[in-house]
Parts: sequence; C-alpha cells; structure tokens
Amino acid sequence: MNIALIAHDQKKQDMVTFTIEAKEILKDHKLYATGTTGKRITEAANLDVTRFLSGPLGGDQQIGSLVASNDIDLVIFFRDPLMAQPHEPDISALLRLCDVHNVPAATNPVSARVMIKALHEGLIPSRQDIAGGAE
Ligand SMILES: O=C(CO)COP(=O)(O)O
Repeated sequence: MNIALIAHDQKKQDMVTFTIEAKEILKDHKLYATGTTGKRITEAANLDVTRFLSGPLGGDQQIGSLVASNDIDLVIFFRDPLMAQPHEPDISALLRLCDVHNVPAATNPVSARVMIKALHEGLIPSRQDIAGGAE
C-alpha cells in the first residue's frame, strides 16, 4: 500500500514518534512524504521514504496529484491547527482531494494509530483494486 506522511513544523515530533512506534507495519509499505517531514522520518525511524518538495514549495500538491490518480491508499497529515500556513490553499486542496476520492486521511496521532491498525488488519482497500470507482 502507498502511504503519504506529512507534518507541519510543530507536529513533526509527533510524526517522528508515530513512525518509530508504527515502524514494523510501515516498513512493509511504500512511503511518500513532503520534503522536511520525509527527512525527519528517514533520520529518526530509518524508513525508506520517497520525498517530494517541501509543503510550502508545492509538496502538498505533488501528493494531491497522487491522490487524484489513485496512487495513495492512506494519508497521514498532522496539521498544525494553531498556526496559519502560507500555503493553506494547498493543504485544503489535498484534504479536499482525499474526500473527493474517498481516501482515508488521519490528521492527528490518535486517528493515525487507529488507521494504521486498520491497515494492518486489511480494513483499508487498495486504491488500485477500486480504481475507476471514484470517477
Ligand atoms: O508544509 C507541509 C505540509 O503542508 C510539510 O512540508 P515539510 O514536510 O517540507 O515541512
């Protein structure tokens, strides 16, 4: 399965903690991340991550494009709800695409833990299996 991992600066430590905790599950999947988030995950959890641009430079949009083309099965995006981001439209667009294409998205650590458990138990459908259904 293809998993996108994204975290705003004040949430990056939460993402590092989450990925270390979920490493045994995450290592069997293909991981994608925005630039700095991916770097932190690779350094801290030693997981293989395909990195895109940093969020403010277009990374959210790059991941959004994968969501739109049915190439992402799960998005874990720890947003900072207390700080305005210069690329707010990109953030909203990415989460909007998750809803358009019915892709599960977790935006905080508790929902991410629930989601990763569901993934491990086979409860999250592969986009490739249902591709075409979202038109
Ligand atoms: O800004 C982001 C998501 O909106 C994350 O980008 P970075 O992972 O490069 O910090």
